Amino acid sequence: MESWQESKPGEAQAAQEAIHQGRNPLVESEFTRWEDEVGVGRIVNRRVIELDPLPTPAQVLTEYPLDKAAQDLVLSSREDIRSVLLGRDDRLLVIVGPCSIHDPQAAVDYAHRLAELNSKLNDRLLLVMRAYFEKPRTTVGWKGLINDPDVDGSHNIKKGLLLARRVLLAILGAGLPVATEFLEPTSPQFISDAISWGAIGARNTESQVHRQLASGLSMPIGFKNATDGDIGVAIDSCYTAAQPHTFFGINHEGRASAVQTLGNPECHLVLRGSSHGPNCDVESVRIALEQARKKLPRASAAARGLVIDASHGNSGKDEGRQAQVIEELSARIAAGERGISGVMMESFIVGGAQPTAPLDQLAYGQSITDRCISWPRTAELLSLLAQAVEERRS
Ligand SMILES: O=C[C@H](O)[C@H](O)COP(=O)(O)O
Ligand SMILES: C=C(OP(=O)(O)O)C(=O)O
Repeated sequence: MESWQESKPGEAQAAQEAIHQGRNPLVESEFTRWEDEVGVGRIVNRRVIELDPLPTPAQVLTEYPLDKAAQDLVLSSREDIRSVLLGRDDRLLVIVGPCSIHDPQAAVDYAHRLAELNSKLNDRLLLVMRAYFEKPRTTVGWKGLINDPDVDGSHNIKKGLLLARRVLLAILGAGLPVATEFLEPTSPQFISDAISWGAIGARNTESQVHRQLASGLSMPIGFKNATDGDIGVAIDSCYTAAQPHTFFGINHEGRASAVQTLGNPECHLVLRGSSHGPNCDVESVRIALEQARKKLPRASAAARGLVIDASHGNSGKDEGRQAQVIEELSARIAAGERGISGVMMESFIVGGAQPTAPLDQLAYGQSITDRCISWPRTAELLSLLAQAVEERRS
């Protein structure tokens, strides 16, 4: 067994308990001894409980590698998404799946249902499964499968990384490309080989760190409008991420590295509504594209079209309203509206959501973050979107 595979359960909890009892857990920890050796123990990491080394990206990718078929699927689907965004493929990009993955078995079950439907709809829809392993929170809350795979605050990130890869391999094995949100700046080294479309979320869209990251990612990236509805920051992101950058990152051996990137010309907007209400109406789409065209090359993905997220601020996180948004978008697409390259839906096996709880107390196939559309309703809505594309063609 590799040293990174040994877990030290409970260390962080023991440290938390020590703090509550008025003791300083740093005194006994390994890194404090190192810091004392170099004479800085009194002044650095005074609020860090533990630095527990993770496996390197190379170790994780070696443990769960993509086989040739999976690699081919990632490559061809990235190219297909690019073609849809550039208007060379008249299908509709549909990013659909749970708000977050907490139960690998339910996620793979969902993937098989979606894959079956995909075989009937893939001449009109380019289906990409949402597999979100990292959740950005408004304040605090469960941060996703990678951060806390046991959903109990034990934060076993090593386990989370390996589990996330197993889920990714299974979804690709079912024949579906995968979409995810990139949140932690170093985590893409562990999973991005399996990803065909990436998002930078509303809470990070103005972050230089995430724009730099997007500039080096190998797939199209959607920047969401900010939570207050600002579209300008997301357009700035598309512009910034298209440029080359040099920044702090890690290499495949996990070593801190100066990362130099080429720039990513495949970034585009995702309209997700805001705390002030939806922004998926005809006029909002027109204005967003007009603004993008002022700042970005006319031929770029971001100037040609955008993705509409039917969830979040566009539905007030209500799955019934989310379904209505998809119905409205279908009607507009069928009527020939241009500029909508794709849509995003939050959907799981069971509709709605349940409060976060230990895994053995959760209902199967239901979200523990945002409310999702049920599988049967999702299947109906996907058929409606496919029909809309057919009508748009004719
Ligand atoms: O998509 C998920 C949530 O909307 C996002 O993570 C924010 O969630 P929160 O406001 O419940 O923290
Ligand atoms: C967090 C998400 O979205 P947003 O960034 O739009 O809130 C999400 O899609 O899971």
